[in-house]
Amino acid sequence: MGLTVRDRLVAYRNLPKFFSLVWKVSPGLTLVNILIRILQAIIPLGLLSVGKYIIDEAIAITHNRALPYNHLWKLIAIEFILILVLIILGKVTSLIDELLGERLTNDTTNMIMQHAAKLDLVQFENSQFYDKLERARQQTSGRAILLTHVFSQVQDLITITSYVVVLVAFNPWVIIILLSVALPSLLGEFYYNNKNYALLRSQTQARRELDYLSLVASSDVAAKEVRLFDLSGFFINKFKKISHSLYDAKRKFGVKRVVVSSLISIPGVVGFYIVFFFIIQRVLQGTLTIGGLTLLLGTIRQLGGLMQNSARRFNAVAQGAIYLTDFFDFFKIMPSITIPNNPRPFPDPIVSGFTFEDVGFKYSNSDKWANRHLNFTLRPGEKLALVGENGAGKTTLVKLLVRLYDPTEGRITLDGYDLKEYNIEDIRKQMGIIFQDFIKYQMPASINIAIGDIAEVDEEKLIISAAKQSLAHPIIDRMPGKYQQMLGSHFDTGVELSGGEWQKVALARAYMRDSQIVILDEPTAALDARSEYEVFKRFSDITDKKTAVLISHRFSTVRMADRIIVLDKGEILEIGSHEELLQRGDRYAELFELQAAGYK
Ligand SMILES: Nc1ncnc2c1ncn2[C@@H]1O[C@H](COP(=O)(O)OP(=O)(O)OP(=O)(O)O)[C@@H](O)[C@H]1O
Repeated sequence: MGLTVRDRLVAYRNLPKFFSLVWKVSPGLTLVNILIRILQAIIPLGLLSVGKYIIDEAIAITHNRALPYNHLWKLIAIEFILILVLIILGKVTSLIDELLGERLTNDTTNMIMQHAAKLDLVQFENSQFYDKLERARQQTSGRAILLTHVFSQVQDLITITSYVVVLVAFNPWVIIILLSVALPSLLGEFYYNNKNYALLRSQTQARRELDYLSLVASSDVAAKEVRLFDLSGFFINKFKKISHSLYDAKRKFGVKRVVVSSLISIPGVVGFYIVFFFIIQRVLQGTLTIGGLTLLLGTIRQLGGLMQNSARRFNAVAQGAIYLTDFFDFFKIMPSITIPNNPRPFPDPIVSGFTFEDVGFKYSNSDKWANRHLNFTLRPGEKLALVGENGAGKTTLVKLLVRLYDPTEGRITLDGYDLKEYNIEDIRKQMGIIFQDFIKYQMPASINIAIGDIAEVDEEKLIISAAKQSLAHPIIDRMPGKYQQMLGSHFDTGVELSGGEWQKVALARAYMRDSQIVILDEPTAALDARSEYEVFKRFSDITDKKTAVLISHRFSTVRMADRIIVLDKGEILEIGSHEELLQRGDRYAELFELQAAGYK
């Protein structure tokens, strides 16, 4: 799909906003850039004019040897200075463009990070939102290039105007003829740039596939499987097939473009010679000097080049500006989970607990209820375990509890008041939570633990104590860099941990803050049986007074909980203590027996 004229104009409407963004990034650099560009825009006409006088003066001297040379030397000196200034200004503008571009990139990336942090998980699960975020993020370098394009375009338009003024002053017909003969070539430029853009856009998906193939074939992510399953030939062939078809499309388009644009440039050349003939006649009649001739010819030649460049850039600016729509739209997205104006103070201690009142939840991208008809109370100090098959809704329930989502129906109360009446930051401060898909930060061990309460990142004692509680301490203590040891394999000095070792490190995060509630969503799946037993033994000792929610598939762990909720297809099937549920002889008992039988 190409850009219509309308699309282009709409994209151009983003430019004032873009410009005010650039201005905010650095008023000083922007102003200097504009001033220098204006100078650079008018110097070329100055140079052509000085050239005219130099030639006229030199010819006058050849006709009359008695004339002094002073004037000629002065003109040559002026030209020398102008050229030097132009060269220096060109270098200064590249530097300013680069500096401003880098600051723009940094500031906009910062803005995106800050805004993204304010938004809810709900938004991240919406594919349109995600695409917008991705494009806004990926276009950072594009915005720096756009900056240079816009400034250069304005500069060239000023130069073009100065040339047009000179030609109109000589004879308005010159400009009328030149513009009409140049039109096919300019329109051709527009047309083919547009087509080129459409071609590139239509290849985006395929190019992404190429990136993906080269990633899986040559990165560490899939190295193990690629070798064991001997996949490299398969990936390389797939890569070749796609890349060849992209190359073919590009070659066909490129050849056609060269042929057609060569043909349509003929009228421009013819027009130039018509004008040339007209100007020469004036010289022969003696109404135009040789200097005047070179000024006019120089102006016309440069004008042609400038107009071609501007036409090309017009499209490039439109293409860059169209991505700004994604960028600005991204900042219009507002979080749906909001903080009330006068939030209730978080109870300390919690008195009656969290109550789910017929709570149901559907993910925005799904018609299925992930949780439905949840009715129960999580009492203060209680250890509650959630069990159920994959996809039963355990993690979703926990996400509702910490207000990563709001219920689609029903409500959750804390000490009798809707969770929405509390400050979301207070709620999260009171929760030590580790999810099954915790992040392995490619950072030092101490930071990996301090993630649980990043304000305490410099509190080494606290970090070590958290590590001791989660059994991570012996692992970290063995490493050469101890708590400053870089973890993961992305950086040179990094040490990779086993799955279970990572879990112990991540688990320490839950112990970093003195929260009233601790939530462990299958944080022990990669631990060996002894470690899991020890982790939970310690966990229940340490969290004696704390409220805890635990998700696990291991019944040896689950049975330690005060109460167990068995979830099935998002709904509560059973609720009770281990003994009660065993006595009922229903699903829990069945699953427990099944697992116990496996160990017999
Ligand atoms: N981000 C999401 N978008 C859409 N649907 C989701 C999303 N996350 C989970 N679901 C769906 O919601 C249902 C409940 O998922 P949930 O992750 O709560 O299950 P779970 O009991 O924790 O499973 P597991 O034991 O596999 O971790 C599943 O059917 C799942 O497909």
